[in-house]
Amino acid sequence: MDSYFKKRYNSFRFAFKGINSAVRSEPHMKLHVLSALGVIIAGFVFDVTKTEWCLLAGSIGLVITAEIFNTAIETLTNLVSPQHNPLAGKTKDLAAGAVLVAAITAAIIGLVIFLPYVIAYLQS
Ligand SMILES: Nc1ncnc2c1ncn2[C@@H]1O[C@H](COP(=O)(O)OP(=O)(O)OP(=O)(O)O)[C@@H](O)[C@H]1O
Repeated sequence: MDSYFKKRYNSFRFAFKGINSAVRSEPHMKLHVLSALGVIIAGFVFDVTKTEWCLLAGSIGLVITAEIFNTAIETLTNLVSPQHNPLAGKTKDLAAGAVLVAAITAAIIGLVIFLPYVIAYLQS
């Protein structure tokens, strides 16, 4: 039983190590984390509803998850194909495309949620 909890503890430790490594090494990841902080602050400032918090949390999670997968795919591609290879390029472009789709989705959700609050604030 002891070793069961130790294994679970280590799994969490390795997962946090992965998140930490992505935040430290990826400039885009830093940008995503900063944007997420901005969104959280804006959420408190405009006192958004519970449903809106859920949508914002989902959007933040989606983008950060996509960026971590992108980093993992880039790292593996560099390991498997350090030399130029069209398939390696295509793999990286697909992973980057997934991040872009996630980021555009999050931006649309952010606009739909915050725009009415900003307009109401400017009109008040
Ligand atoms: N081994 C390779 N073979 C062919 N094309 C590659 C290879 N490595 C990278 N490329 C091409 O160059 C682009 C940029 O590669 P890079 O390794 O800088 O990835 P990146 O997605 O820009 O990384 P980062 O997000 O860290 O800036 C890729 O999207 C891909 O089109």
